[in-house]
Amino acid sequence: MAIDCIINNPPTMSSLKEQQTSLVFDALVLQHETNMPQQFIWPDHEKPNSQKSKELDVPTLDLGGFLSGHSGAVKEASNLVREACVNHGFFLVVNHGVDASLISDAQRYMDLFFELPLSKKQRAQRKVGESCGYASSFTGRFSSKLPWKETLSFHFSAEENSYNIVEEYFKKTSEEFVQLGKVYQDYCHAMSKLSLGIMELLGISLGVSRTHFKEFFKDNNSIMRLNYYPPCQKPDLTLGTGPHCDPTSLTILHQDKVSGLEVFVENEWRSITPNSNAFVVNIGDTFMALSNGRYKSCLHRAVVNNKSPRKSLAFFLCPKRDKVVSAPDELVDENNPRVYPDFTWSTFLEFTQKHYRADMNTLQAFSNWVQEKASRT
Ligand SMILES: C=C1C[C@]23C[C@H]1CC[C@H]2[C@]1(C)CCC[C@@](C)(C(=O)O)[C@H]1[C@@H]3C(=O)O
Ligand SMILES: O=C(O)CCC(=O)C(=O)O
Ligand SMILES: [Fe+2]
Repeated sequence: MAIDCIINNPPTMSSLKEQQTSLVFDALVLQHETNMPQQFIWPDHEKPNSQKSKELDVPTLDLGGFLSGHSGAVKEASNLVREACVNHGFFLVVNHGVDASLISDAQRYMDLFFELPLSKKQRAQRKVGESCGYASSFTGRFSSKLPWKETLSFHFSAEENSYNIVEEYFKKTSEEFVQLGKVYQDYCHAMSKLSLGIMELLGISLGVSRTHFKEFFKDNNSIMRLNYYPPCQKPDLTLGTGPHCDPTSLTILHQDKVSGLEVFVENEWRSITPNSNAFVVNIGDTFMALSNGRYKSCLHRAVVNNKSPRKSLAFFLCPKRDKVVSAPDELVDENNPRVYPDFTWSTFLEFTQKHYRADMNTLQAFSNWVQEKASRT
């Protein structure tokens, strides 16, 4: 897999500047374009195959059953997540307790924001090296393999939980969007609460205490990402989100009615069918490190289509910035030595934003980078 590693060939300011001026991804225009700009065309070995991917039968966790505390339900839930996380790191969560109208508002309000004129969206423009704000296909950040999507990302702090953090990204766009900030603040609060319930179960399934990971993430400083994939006239030439493993700890994703999420399992791309009553949950690199490599952070991507826009709400659970990520001692012994160096999420996040384009090798590349830096000091 080619690695857009800015370390080796750091872009000169003029090339970045040039990119920022020469190519702007205006979805309202490009979605009708049959002549695909070269930068959006992915290499043959990464292009989506034209025939529809086979569906993946994803284990489904009934979270309400687990939270009821009934011992049979707890054991069943623990076995289900352990098997899923050892295999491909993906499972569905139903009976999750998140208000259905909050989810539909969060989905619906994405249209309100992304259907704005580009000039308005760019008032919340994400700056190179930062992980929040509006981005249209990351022109100015990447020079090739541009994703066919627009994104709006913002930080959520479980400790502060004051919605003006989220609101600032919307208020920049327009005063009328203050209400959107409230909806996404409430949505992130619900995701944070759901994450902690899942962390209890992951702790049990790994044989550490029920509270270990829940405590570690209770003051999480997470990332909320709104993904908007416009229709594409040549969907087999590009990707909405390229093949990657999430560098974060846990991802809680809500697909709308349009399919597109695919996971690389047993050497083939398998699709996850949208289910509006379920969240798709996957282990990220940081939790793979916390599990000392027992649970897998797996390769996945998003494909686009030529008929309708696709939206996904992705909540990326992240520990507070400077907490040390280190597997608990219960998961380390002579047969299971520590697999990864200790690190902080803030260092790993900066690595993905400034030095390395997250892909299938992100955690290994980061570990090498950390060890190489340590050997120089
Ligand atoms: C920490 C993060 C970086 C990305 C957003 C979160 C978790 C997933 C990462 C990402 C989606 C992986 C694929 C490449 C990426 C550039 C993207 O397509 O958005 C990644 C995100 C990012 O760097 O903004
Ligand atoms: O949009 C999707 O279904 C997947 C997006 C994704 O993997 C991500 O944003 O990390
Ligand atoms: Fe992802």
